[in-house]
Amino acid sequence: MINLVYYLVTAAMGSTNEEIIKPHAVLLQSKELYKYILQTSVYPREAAPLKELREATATHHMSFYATAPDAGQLVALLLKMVNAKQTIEIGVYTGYSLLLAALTIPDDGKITAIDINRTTYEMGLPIMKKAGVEHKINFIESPALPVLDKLLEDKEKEGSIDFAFVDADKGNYKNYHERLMKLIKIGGIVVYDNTLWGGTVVLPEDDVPEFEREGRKSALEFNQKISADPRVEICLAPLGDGITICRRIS
Ligand SMILES: C[S@@+](CC[C@H](N)C(=O)[O-])C[C@H]1O[C@@H](n2cnc3c(N)ncnc32)[C@H](O)[C@@H]1O
Ligand SMILES: O=c1cc(-c2ccc(O)cc2)oc2c(O)c(O)ccc12
Repeated sequence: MINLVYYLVTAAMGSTNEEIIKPHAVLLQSKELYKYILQTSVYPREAAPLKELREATATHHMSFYATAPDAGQLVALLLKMVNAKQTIEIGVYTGYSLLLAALTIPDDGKITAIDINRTTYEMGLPIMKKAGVEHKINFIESPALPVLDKLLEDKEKEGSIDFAFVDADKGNYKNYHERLMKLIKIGGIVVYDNTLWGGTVVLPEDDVPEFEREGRKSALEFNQKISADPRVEICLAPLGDGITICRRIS
């Protein structure tokens, strides 16, 4: 609801896309500081197709879903640092993080992209086609868990994935993590989005609006689980809505 209110207010104010600061993307001291980061180091380096997709998504009623561009920039850096070729994307929406990965991995790289909603993926698809990266994308319209389980039926898939980005139903992050710990190779990276859930993880439950409580509970449980998991090295980076970077070490 807060996101719907934010959408209606910014739409009514006639804000341009670059002025919009999403509630879930403001964990910093001030909106000005966030704006400064976007304007000095993120937007000037954002690839043209990504900017086009971000702007095309801005008028959609769920535009707050799109991965924050500053978090996206770090994800692209990580993809490059591990030379990611085989990747998984859980939660596509219109495809900001998907296109980012598709633009970053090499031409013979592959992304298994999973979402229950093909319609929103198809909003971004013409931009992905125009960018010449569609051949790297295998979009699967399905809940993600059975797709991961199916991949794991093939023993050869174990340890075959270099990188995964998870940005779907928050209550399933723990289940995705268990599957991904088998699919990702040792040294590979998994990034989870929204792990600070708009900063609500540090608020007493009573101070959190009802509609934000489930997401907050999922984030709290997931953050504890991942912190205690010896199979990964982790970093919870306060970018966007909080992204947890995990490197599989065993
Ligand atoms: C926050 S959006 C993803 C945003 C995307 N990463 C981007 O950069 O635009 C979450 C997506 O997860 C999808 N989703 C929700 N539950 C899912 C599930 N069980 N399996 C796969 N996708 C799911 C929704 O349809 C939605 O498109
Ligand atoms: O406000 C949201 C909600 C979600 C969300 C909720 C339930 C699902 O099954 C999937 C996604 O995701 C969000 C998100 O990823 C984000 O960056 C901001 C807000 C929300």
